[in-house]
Amino acid sequence: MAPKSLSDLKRKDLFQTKGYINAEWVQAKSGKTFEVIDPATLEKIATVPEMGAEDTALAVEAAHEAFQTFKKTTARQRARMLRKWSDLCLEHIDDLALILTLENGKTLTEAKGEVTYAASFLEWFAGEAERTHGEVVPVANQNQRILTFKQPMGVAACLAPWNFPIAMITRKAGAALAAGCTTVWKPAGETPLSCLAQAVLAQEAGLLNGAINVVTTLNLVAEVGKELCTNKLIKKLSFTGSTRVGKLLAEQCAGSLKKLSLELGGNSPFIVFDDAKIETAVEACVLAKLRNSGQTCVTANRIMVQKGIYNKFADALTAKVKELKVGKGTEEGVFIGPLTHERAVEKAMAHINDAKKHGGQVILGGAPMDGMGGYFLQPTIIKNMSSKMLTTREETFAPVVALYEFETEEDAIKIANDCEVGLGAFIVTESIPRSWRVTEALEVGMVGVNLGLLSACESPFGGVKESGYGREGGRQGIQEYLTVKSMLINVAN
Ligand SMILES: NC(=O)c1ccc[n+]([C@@H]2O[C@H](COP(=O)([O-])OP(=O)(O)OC[C@H]3O[C@@H](n4cnc5c(N)ncnc54)[C@H](O)[C@@H]3O)[C@@H](O)[C@H]2O)c1
Ligand SMILES: O=CCCC(=O)O
Repeated sequence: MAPKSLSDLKRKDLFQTKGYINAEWVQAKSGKTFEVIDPATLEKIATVPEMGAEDTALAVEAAHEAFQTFKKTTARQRARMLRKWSDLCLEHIDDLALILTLENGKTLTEAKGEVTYAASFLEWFAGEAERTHGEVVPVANQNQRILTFKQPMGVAACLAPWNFPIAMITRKAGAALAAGCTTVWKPAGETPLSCLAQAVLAQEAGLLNGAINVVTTLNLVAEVGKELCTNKLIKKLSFTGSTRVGKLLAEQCAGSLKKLSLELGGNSPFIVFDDAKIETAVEACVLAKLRNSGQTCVTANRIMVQKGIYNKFADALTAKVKELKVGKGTEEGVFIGPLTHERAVEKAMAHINDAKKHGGQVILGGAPMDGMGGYFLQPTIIKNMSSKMLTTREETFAPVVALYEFETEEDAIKIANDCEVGLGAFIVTESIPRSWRVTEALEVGMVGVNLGLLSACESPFGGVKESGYGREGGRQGIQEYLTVKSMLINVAN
C-alpha cells in the first residue's frame, strides 16, 4: 500500500524540523517558529524555526569557514560525494517522495519523478566536476605563455521555490559543490522539509561540516533574503521564483556586485499547428499544462491553436482532462493534486473571472473544490481567450487551460513573443522545417517540440527577457559558480 502519513516513513531521521548550521540542527536565535501545512488537508505537519538575519549570518559564517578547506578538495573527491548523495536519494526515494507530497501537494508519482530528477543533477555535476577545466591560450607574444584556470567563487546562496523544492536545491547546490563552493540554502517557507531531508543525505554522503547550511523562514523571508544579498561573504546567489522577487534580489545584490543566477516567472506559449497530430498535442499539453497542478515555471500558460484544428483539439483535450482524477497526492490514481498555497487558488480564480468578464467561455470546471478540505481547484478549460485577458500577460500557475486561436505561423510567433518574459515554449507540428523556423524565432530560453516536458539535467535551463539570466543544469550550470583566472608567464628568461 502507498504511504500516506509521516508514520509511514522508513527512515524517521529524514523528517527534520530544525534549521541546519555547521552540521548542527538548530532553533532560531529568537525562538520563533512557523507551521508547515499539508495543502491537501490543511493539517499542520511540522513546526520549524522562523530564522532571521542573525541566524542567516551565522550560516554564512559557517559556510565561509568551511570554504577555506573545501576549496582545496579535489574535483574527484567532490564528485564521489555527489555520486553518493545521488545514490542515497534514490535509495530513500519513497521517504523523500512522501515528505514532498505532504508539504507540496504533488502526487506521489510526480514526487518520485522529482526525486529521480533531483538525483540526476547530483550525478550530472559529479561528472562535470572532473571535466571542467581551464585552457592553454595561443599567444601573440612569443615570450609569453598564457593559461587559464577555474576557481570556486566562494559561498553560494541557493534560494529554492516551493514547486520543486528538492530538484531545485540539487540543481543549484549540486553545481555549487561540484565547483568547490560551500552553500547556504533558503527553502521556500511552504516547503522546508524536503530541503532539510536533503541536508541529512548530503551530510551522510561525506560533505564537510559547514559546506551546506539550511535557513528556514516563512514570515521573515524579506529579512533573510536581504541578509543573503548584502552579506559580503556570499559571492554568488541563485534564485528560482517569481520575477517580482527576482528583481528585488537583483537590486539588493547590486551593492556588493554579487553574481546572480535568476530563474524567474514564465508565460510559456504552447503552439499547436494545423499539421499536428491531435493525440501528440493532447498528450504533450496535459503534461506541459497540468504537471504539478500547473505550478511549474515552464507551465504552458497560453495554449495557442491554429484555426483549422482549434475545436477538434479543444474537444479532444476536454475529453482527456475529464478523465483525470483530482485528489490528495497520496491517493492511488490521482493525477492532479491541490495547489500549494491559498494565494494560488485566489490568483487562479482572479484569472478565470477576468477571462469570463472579457468574453472567455469556460467549457470545463471554473471553481474551487470547496468540499475537499484543501487548496483544490477544478481542472478548468477556457475557450475564446484574447489579448485583453490577465492570463495573456501573467502566468496563472494553476490547472487552468486557456485556449487562444491563431491564423498563421507569423501570427503565432508575433503573439508568442508579445510578452515581457521568455522562459519556455512548446510547439506541436509534423513539419521539421517549421519546427526549426519557429524555434529560432521564439524569444525564450527553451523550446519543446512535440513533447510537454523541458526538464533534463543535461539540458541548460533558463530564460531570456524578464525570466532572468544564467543557466542551470547542462554544461553551463557549473560555470555559474566558477571564476576564470589567467596566468601569464614570461618564458624569455
Ligand atoms: N519560477 C518558478 O519556478 C516559480 C516558483 C514560485 C512562484 N513563481 C511565480 O510566482 C507567483 C507567486 O508565487 P508566490 O506567491 O510564492 O510568490 P512570491 O513572489 O511571494 O515568492 C516567490 C518566492 O520568493 C521567496 N521570497 C519572497 N520574498 C522574498 C525576499 N524578499 N527575499 C528572498 N526570497 C523571497 C519566497 O519564499 C518564494 O519562494 C506564482 O504564481 C508564479 O507565477 C514562479
Ligand atoms: O519550476 C521550475 C523548474 C521545473 C523543471 O526544471 O522542470
